[in-house]
Amino acid sequence: MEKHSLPLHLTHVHKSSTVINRSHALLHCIAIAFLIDYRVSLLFQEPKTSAPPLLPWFLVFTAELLLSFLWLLGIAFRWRPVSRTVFPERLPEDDKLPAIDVFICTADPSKEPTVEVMNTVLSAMALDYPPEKLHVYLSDDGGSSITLLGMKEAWKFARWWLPFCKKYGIKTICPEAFFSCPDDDYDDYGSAEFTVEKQQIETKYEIFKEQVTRATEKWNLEDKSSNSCRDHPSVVEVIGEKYDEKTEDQAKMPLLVYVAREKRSFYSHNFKAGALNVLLRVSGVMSNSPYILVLDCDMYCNDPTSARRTMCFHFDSNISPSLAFVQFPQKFHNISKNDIYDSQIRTVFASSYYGLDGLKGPMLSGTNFYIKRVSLFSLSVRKGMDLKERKNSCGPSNEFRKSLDVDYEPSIDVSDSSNTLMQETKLLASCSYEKNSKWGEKVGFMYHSLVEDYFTGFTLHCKGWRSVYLNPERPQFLGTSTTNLNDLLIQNTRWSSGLVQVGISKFCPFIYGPLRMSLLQSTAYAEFSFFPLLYCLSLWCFATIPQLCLLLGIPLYPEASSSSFYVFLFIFLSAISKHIYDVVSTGGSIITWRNEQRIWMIKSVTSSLYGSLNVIMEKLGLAEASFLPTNKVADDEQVKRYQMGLFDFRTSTMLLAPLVTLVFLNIAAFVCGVLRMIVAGDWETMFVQVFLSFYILAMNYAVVEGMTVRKDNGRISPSVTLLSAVLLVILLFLGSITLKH
Ligand SMILES: O=c1ccn([C@@H]2O[C@H](COP(=O)(O)OP(=O)(O)O[C@H]3O[C@H](CO)[C@@H](O)[C@H](O)[C@H]3O)[C@@H](O)[C@H]2O)c(=O)[nH]1
Ligand SMILES: [Mn+2]
Repeated sequence: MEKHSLPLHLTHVHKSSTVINRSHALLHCIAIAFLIDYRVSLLFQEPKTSAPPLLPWFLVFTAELLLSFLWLLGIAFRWRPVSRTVFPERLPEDDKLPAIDVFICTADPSKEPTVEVMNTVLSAMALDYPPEKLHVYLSDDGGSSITLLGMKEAWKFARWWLPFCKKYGIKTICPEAFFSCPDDDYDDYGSAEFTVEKQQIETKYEIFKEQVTRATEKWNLEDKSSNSCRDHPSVVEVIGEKYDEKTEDQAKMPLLVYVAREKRSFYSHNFKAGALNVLLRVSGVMSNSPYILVLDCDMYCNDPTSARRTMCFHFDSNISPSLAFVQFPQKFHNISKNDIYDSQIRTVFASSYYGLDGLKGPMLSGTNFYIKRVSLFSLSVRKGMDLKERKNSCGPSNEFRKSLDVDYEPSIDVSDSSNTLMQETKLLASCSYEKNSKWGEKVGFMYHSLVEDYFTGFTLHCKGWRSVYLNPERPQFLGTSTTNLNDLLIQNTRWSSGLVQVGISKFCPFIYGPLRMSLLQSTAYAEFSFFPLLYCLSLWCFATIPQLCLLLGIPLYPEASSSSFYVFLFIFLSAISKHIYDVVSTGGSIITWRNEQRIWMIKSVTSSLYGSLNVIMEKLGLAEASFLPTNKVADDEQVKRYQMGLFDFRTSTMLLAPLVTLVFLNIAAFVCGVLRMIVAGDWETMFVQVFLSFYILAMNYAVVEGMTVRKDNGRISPSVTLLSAVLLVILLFLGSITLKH
């Protein structure tokens, strides 16, 4: 059969999940209707004395409505899951493949070790793609000499590493990963030649690492404290030998470029989105590839084939014209078996994204995606490229504006840094370049939110672009995730802020979405932008109101023998069993389910709270958004605890105290409730409230343990426990004066 008559990719609809999900949604909806009926009729019930006081009734009902609402929005993720298979071997010959620019961002060498960043760079250079069509750009927001030096050393090592990977068809193209688990899948290479060569390369790798480490030590002593990261001119440097000197071997290396955009303390830099936009411009005049792979510096390529896999979609004329990006999942190399903090964000990548792919494609998730350059410039799929508009909005560089023409060929001589075009790149990387332009607003990656990925993807989908989710069995990219409570909560606070920023702005997916995309797709976006705020409000209510009422002797739920009780029982069991089903059917266990429930509760009452508060403060002009990069330097003790499945509670009091206070309250309510049941012999009136406390405590037993039996230094410190006890007294006092009436 002819090569091009075979499909390049196939889509599989998950039929059984679709049926199960939709039937469950129907049942659950009916149960929620019964619940609403029960709550509303309480209000009109005679005699009035048997109804609960108004305030707790209102709060608990609101919490129930919010949770149900979020659950309703979440149906979008389960409506029509699909997955995809690709056949890269059916692609046309190499000379027909389009060029790719790779963008890698780094920000701070003290949090993002240079050796790790260089491993990401090296793995990207080693992708299985014609090297003359591959251009790797590193954006260094730290503007640090150590990163530049690292690049130069990495280039030298790449001259050995790339031919080696190619010769033996190495799959683990990230050197650190390759050398740390050598027997991976290389039994074919038992040959003496391979072993010898591998040894040689390993020695070279060790030398490379040592050079960088030694330079880092020096840098730590000398330059680290300087203010240069916030105040320096732009630097654009092509790494490697001059092109005219290249030998046969060097000709086979991809272009490697170091970019540190200009930084001045009085300019806002728009964090990662700002860095990506600089790379868009600089690469525009240097290589101007039609496709771009974006990588975080903590996310290396774990397989050489992702680029060719992606091209299976871009070569399909049915899907290609409206396809903006192909998203791969974020997977991590440092996840333990137990993953107590759900560091892998399992649900999103193992389930939700398949559902979104059945609508118009997954959201953008910051890294591991191949995006079409024009999608970041054109107004919409339908309108096509509106050249005039783009020219007005792209800033002062003529050369860059020319680069937006379809037939533009970058004529830059990258070997000559005095060249005027190289000077142009410095202008393109300057901090005043975007003044009076539409960068970050209409052009490039969007600024409006701290989750620039989510928001950029949202605007693309609004313009009619679609995306595709590709999750091959072998992870194509592997990253470093946050594996301790402190980093996790800080990261989640940032994400919550970013999402809420979108939710409560003019881009609110409920308002901005439905006119521009399908209802299901906008509800999916809405679920994301509202879950931090709504989970925070509802879980705070569920963790305090029934418990305070229990202590005050106010029943909030139907008696365990009444028929309405079964409505609550059904909703509880239905929600939990569906979650268990989802977890188990995607390869998780009951422990995974427990971990997910627990971390959901913990995040909702802490980081979601602070993230949402940040946005409100920002709106009031009391705070400023900031992007604290996560810490990628592993602390041995923390790693050990994470591996053992033991919580490490060394985080700020601000994050911990609310959590501990809530656990205290639930202990008090549970003990008091059980005593009341025994003494009064009445097991029915308060059953739901006692059970709720029990469930919360059972799920969060790790916190109870951290407060009481643990003696190691990862426990909850007595000072936090003491402060929480004081907060508990205040909470009890407030409850007793407000809830009774
Ligand atoms: O001012 C900045 C801040 C960060 N970064 C880079 O952005 C990337 C992501 O930062 P990281 O600290 O790793 O944050 P994470 O929370 O792990 O990142 C997730 O969340 C971000 C949005 O908050 C997305 O951009 C990322 O792709 C996504 O992986 C890293 O390469 C950083 O070097 C910059 O280039 N400039
Ligand atoms: Mn990261």
